[in-house]
Amino acid sequence: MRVGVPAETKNNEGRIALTPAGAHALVERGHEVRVLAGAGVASGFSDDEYREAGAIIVDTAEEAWAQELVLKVKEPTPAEYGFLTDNILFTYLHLAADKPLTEALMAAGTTAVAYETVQLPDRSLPLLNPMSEIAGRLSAQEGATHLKATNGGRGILMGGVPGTERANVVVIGGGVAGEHAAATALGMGADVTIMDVSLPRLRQLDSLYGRRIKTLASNSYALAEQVAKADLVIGSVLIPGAAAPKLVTDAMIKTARPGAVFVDIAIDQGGCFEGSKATTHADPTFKLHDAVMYCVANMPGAVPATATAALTNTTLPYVLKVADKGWEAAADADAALALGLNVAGGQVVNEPVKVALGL
Ligand SMILES: NC(=O)C1=CN([C@@H]2O[C@H](COP(=O)(O)OP(=O)(O)OC[C@H]3O[C@@H](n4cnc5c(N)ncnc54)[C@H](O)[C@@H]3O)[C@@H](O)[C@H]2O)C=CC1
Ligand SMILES: CC(=O)C(=O)O
Ligand SMILES: [Mg+2]
Repeated sequence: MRVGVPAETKNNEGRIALTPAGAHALVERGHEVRVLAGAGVASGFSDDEYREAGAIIVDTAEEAWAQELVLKVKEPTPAEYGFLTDNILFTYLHLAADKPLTEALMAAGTTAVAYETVQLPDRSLPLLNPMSEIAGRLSAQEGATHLKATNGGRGILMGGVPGTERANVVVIGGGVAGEHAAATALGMGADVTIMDVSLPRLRQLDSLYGRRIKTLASNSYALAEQVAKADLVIGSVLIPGAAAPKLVTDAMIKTARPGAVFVDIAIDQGGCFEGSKATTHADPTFKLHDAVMYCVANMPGAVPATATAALTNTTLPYVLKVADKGWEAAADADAALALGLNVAGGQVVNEPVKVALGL
C-alpha cells in the first residue's frame, strides 16, 4: 500500500504518526512510505533517518495526503480539509466534539478510523492509553505550574513544606489519565482524591494506592463539595466516542477558591467542565470567575520525544494490519480495530458519535 505521513499542524504539536522504525517495518513488507520533509524533526527524527529506513521524503503536504493510507496524530484542522479524499485516514478524530470535521470527512468519502475508539474486549482503549498516561502525568505538572501566583494561581506549592498545608487535588474520572494524574500529584506530595462513578474502579485504585489517596463516588453533590475546597481539579472522564458529560457546573466553579486551577483533560471530547473551551500550548489558560482554566486539547504534543515513541509503540501493529490487508479485511480479522471506524461511505458509523452530533 502507498502510505503517507503529513506533518502535524496544531499549535505546538511536535508529534509525528510514524517513526523511522515504523517506516522501516512498512517498507520491509513491500509498502511505499512518503513522509513530509521535516515532519519528524520536533520528535527527534531527521529526514535522513526516514530515508535510511526506506521512506521517500516529499516536499508538499498534498503529496503526503494523496496516498492510500494516511497516518496522522491529531484530527485534520480546517486548513487540511482540502486534502481529504476517499482514502483511509488513521488518526485521533474526537468527532463528538467536531461537527465540521465530521461533515468534511463524510463529504470526501474518507474511511476515517479513530485511534480513540479502537477498543479491546476488556473495554480498554489501546491507542488512547499511552496519550492518556502522558496527559495525566502532564496535568499534575501543568496544575503545579499554574498554581504559582506568578501564573495567576493560588500560590500554593503541591507538597507544601513541613508545618504548612499541602495542595488539595481532586481528580474526576479515575481511568488511565486520572490514575496517572493522581500518581504524579501524589509524588509531588499533594493530598489526592479520585472520584469516579465506577465502584469497581475505585476499589482497584484503593487496592493499588491504599491510604495514600482518597476515593469518592462521583455525583453532583459530592462534586460540589470537593470543588469548593480544591486547589487543583483535574477532569479526566470518558464515555468512549461520546461527548464528555459537563460534570462541574459554572455555579460550582463560582464557589472555587480564588486562583484554583481546573485542568480539563477531557476537552478533546468537548470538556467535562461547563465553561471549558479549547486552548493551545501557546496560550493555555483563561480566567473563569476566579479560577484558572487549562484546556489544551493536545497536551502530549508538548513532549513529542516521549509521545511519538509511546504512540507509535501501540499504533504500529494496527497500521501494519491495515497496510497489509486493506481496511475491510483488516477490520474483519480484528474486532478491536473494526471499532475504530467512525466514518465510511459518506456516513458516520460510530453510534456515540452519531448521538453526540444529533445525526
Ligand atoms: N487533552 C489531551 O491532550 C488528552 C486528552 N485525553 C482525554 O482524556 C480523557 C480520559 O481518557 P482515559 O483516561 O483514557 O479514559 P478511561 O476510559 O481510562 O477513563 C475514564 C474514566 O471516567 C470515568 N467516568 C465516566 N463517567 C464519569 C462520571 N460521570 N463521573 C466520574 N467518572 C466518570 C470512567 O468510569 C473511567 O474510569 C478522554 O477524553 C481522552 O480523550 C487523552 C489524552 C490526551
Ligand atoms: C488523545 C489526544 O487527544 C492527544 O493525544 O492529543
Ligand atoms: Mg482536538
